[in-house]
Amino acid sequence: MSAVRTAAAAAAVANAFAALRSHKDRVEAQSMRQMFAADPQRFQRLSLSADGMLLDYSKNRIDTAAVVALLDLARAADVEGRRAMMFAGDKINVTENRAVLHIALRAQPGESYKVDGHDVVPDVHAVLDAMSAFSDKVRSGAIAGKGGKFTDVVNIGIGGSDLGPAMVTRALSPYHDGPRAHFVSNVDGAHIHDTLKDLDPATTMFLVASKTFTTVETMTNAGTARQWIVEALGEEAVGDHFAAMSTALDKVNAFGIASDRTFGFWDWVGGRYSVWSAIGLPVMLAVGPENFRAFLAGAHAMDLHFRDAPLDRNLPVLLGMVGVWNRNVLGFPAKAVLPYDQRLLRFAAYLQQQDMESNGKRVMLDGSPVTQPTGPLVWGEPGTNGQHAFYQLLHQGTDPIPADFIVGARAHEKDDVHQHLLLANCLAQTEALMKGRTTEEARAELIAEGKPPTEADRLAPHKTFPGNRPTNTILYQLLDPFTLGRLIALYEHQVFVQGTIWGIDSFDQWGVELGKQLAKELLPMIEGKESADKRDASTAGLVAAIAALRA
Ligand SMILES: O=P(O)(O)OC[C@H]1O[C@](O)(CO)[C@@H](O)[C@@H]1O
Repeated sequence: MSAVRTAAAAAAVANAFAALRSHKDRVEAQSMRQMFAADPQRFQRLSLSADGMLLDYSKNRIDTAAVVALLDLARAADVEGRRAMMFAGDKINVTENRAVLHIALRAQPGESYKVDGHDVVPDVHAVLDAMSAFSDKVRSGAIAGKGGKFTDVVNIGIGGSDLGPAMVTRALSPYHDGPRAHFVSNVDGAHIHDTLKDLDPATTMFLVASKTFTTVETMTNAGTARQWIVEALGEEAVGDHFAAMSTALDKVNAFGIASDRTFGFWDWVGGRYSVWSAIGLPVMLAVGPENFRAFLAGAHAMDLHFRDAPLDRNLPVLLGMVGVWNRNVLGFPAKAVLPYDQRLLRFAAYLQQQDMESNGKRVMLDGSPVTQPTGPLVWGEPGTNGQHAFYQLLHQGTDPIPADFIVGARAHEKDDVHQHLLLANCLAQTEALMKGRTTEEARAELIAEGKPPTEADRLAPHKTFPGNRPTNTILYQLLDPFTLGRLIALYEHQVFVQGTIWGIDSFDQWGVELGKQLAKELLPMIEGKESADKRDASTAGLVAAIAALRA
């Protein structure tokens, strides 16, 4: 089967899109408020629970007939066939000629995933076992620094080599009983300097995380860290105080990190899909191998659900297709991700790379321009903080922004006061976004508060909420390692589903290259070693202004 769409397949997708669009006017003729009033079974019809994770998509401008048309589109775009290709290790990342097998990273012993005929699962488990042994020794102090047991671990990486482990480590803080974890990503020297300021080199371990081991931010920060160790403890301490995670083992070796401190992975793991690989080592050091394996098991459970559940009972498929409806039929260009969980503070940042680096594409697999708008702008912040910042725009701004609300029924903390309030706020927001408040209702409330009718008339438009604003709610019991694994894998697969509908390569990232190339050219100009005269007038003017300000 070819990864690239044939003319017949493209026509089938175009027809399915046309059929889908025919539902728009009917659906839009009613508000969600009216739809809920007309159908007491709406929640049952438009929500889905699988293994304790509930997706409520009933608060979308959608109905069952539109969902059927969405699933027809999923079939026309061959989501099932492409899913099978991914699971079979086919090279569906066509521009890099690579398989896409992050699912193999969470495979259980005895399962088999093949790349070019080679079963990669034993390789995955060999690295996982080596990571576990290393983590156990670091956590117990059997592997120690010059000053004894490691108290702090600093992960140096960027993009997928930072966002995943940083987000997961924070999300799993109730399970954190290992050394303190720090994450340095930005090439801005402030990041590493502020991080190292309070650390003791004698008890600090650095993990250099880079798939390619060439990324300039990471290599620069690793060099600074190396110098910090050498200055404090001498050159011979480097071996004890560094470990690395990479696919480029030769480059790690050249940096001076021994092979028994190097944890490898493979080119079929995309950077933004790598938290399950050796890149997850800082997570494992923090929460221990057992919890890390529970995290993998959660993702694996979602993989099996995605692979086996029929499309209409499939969480990633439904989440993805509702997103397609909002993006391509209703035309919303953005999507907010709003976890009602403070420990998911970095979840939106993580998803930004996950979704936007994957589906921020403008050509299809064969290089022709896309026929539909692709990935939305993804952004967000935990509730309830966001409520006191940008929700004003969500409720009364001119552009509706679909949002995913994510919440656990239970908290790790014993005190229910906070969790009850958190849950009430989460539900209140989705209800308010759906129902809104009419001008008549606003006016009646003002009168009931004792405002004179003229004052009520004046204020009512400001207190009117249009409502009819789409949200999904994702509900689970508790954010434990298993559930977090499921949640992340849910989003990975929804990105896959949408990328399949749009016919794009969700697994390359050429869009980040041009800036990298130009930065390399501009560096000698910033350093004053080359003239910037040949650049465009703005860039040349800025280089000159920087030089003047630095003089
Ligand atoms: O792990 P590496 O090779 O240092 O790359 C870091 C990040 O850079 C990118 O290639 C984008 O610049 C991401 O896809 C990747 O996660």
